[in-house]
Amino acid sequence: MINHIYQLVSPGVFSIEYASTDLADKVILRPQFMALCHADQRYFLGQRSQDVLRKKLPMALIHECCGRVLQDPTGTFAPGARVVAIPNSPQSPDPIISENYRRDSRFLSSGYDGFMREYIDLPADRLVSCDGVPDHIAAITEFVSVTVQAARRFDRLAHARRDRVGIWGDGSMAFVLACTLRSLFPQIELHVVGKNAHKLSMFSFVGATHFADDLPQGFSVDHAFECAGGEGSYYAIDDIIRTIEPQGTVILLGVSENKVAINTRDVLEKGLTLAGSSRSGREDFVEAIRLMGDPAVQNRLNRIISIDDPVCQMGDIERVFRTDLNTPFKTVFEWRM
Ligand SMILES: NC(=O)C1=CN([C@@H]2O[C@H](COP(=O)(O)OP(=O)(O)OC[C@H]3O[C@@H](n4cnc5c(N)ncnc54)[C@H](OP(=O)(O)O)[C@@H]3O)[C@@H](O)[C@H]2O)C=CC1
Ligand SMILES: O=C(CO)[C@H](O)[C@H](O)COP(=O)(O)O
Ligand SMILES: [Zn+2]
Repeated sequence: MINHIYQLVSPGVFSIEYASTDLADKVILRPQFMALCHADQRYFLGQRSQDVLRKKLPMALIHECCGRVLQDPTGTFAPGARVVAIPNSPQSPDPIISENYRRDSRFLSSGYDGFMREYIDLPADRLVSCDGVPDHIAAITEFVSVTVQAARRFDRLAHARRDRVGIWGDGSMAFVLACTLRSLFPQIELHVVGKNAHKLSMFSFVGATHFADDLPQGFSVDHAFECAGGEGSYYAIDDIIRTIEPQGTVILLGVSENKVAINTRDVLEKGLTLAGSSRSGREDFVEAIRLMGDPAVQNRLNRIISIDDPVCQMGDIERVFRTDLNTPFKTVFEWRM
């Protein structure tokens, strides 16, 4: 079968690659709704290093998507089944290391073609049913699964005093993480620390919100999550180290192109645990879909989703990327290519 793959060839420039897709033992999926991630924008805008761009492009972007099954030779899914696609693809089993941290795992849209294609071919275990979750919300399942993975890391690493937990950042990641923590740990008092009044006003379901440059006197948290990313990571991590209680755990989620200086003296003195959390695996997707089945969670996620016009022709691809630059949270669009 000849497939159309819509690749970024250089920053801002897309072109079609015609590739033969093997129908043998893979599920064939028609992508329907997609969502943009900052990682896609960094390629589109040429914000990765020249070396990385040279190695990874041309490449189809997008790793957040849902669609319908066209055919499944394994019999796992019926034709027409609604599913979300897992971009992480482990190449070998490992009883210790999670699939999203394995050296040999491939991530579709970082070195391998992402989901901007006419058809997606994946092994059946890389798809999860999204029945019960509307399409435009199912489109961001990968993003939700990243926060489930972070919550899992937190639960494994953080000591049992979990009265107050801080989330640094007021963007999509912070918002979705707050939703996930609210569902999984309803007893925890969540404190969101951000920079933008409008964005912070969206977090109506957390314990309290604060401006990063105006934290209350004596403010402290037992544990913290960093969801600022970019240049904001440095300031967020520094604030966290200053305000967290001794032996707290810090889960780092923000991606930064540059190395970030860390006040290790205070990390040592307080006995802090710093843990990275990146991407997600099948079990995170399954849990994400379970959480997203809750109407209260759907209502919250709806608040941060902007639906752009469908993508029907090449020029529309660039349009959604440009629209997303002016969208405060998540941009979702229907894929009709
Ligand atoms: N670990 C993983 O697997 C994944 C990581 N990410 C990464 O997570 C990060 C956040 O993503 P997303 O929410 O979509 O990005 P956004 O840029 O939308 O959100 C970040 C927000 O944090 C605010 N901010 C900046 N500095 C600080 C600070 N010092 N304290 C508090 N808030 C601050 C920003 O404000 P302002 O814009 O005004 O500066 C912005 O509103 C990105 O780096 C992204 O690449 C995304 C997906 C998966
Ligand atoms: O968005 C992500 C996962 O949802 C990660 O940030 C993404 O995997 C980073 O990958 P890269 O920077 O190599 O493209
Ligand atoms: Zn992403």
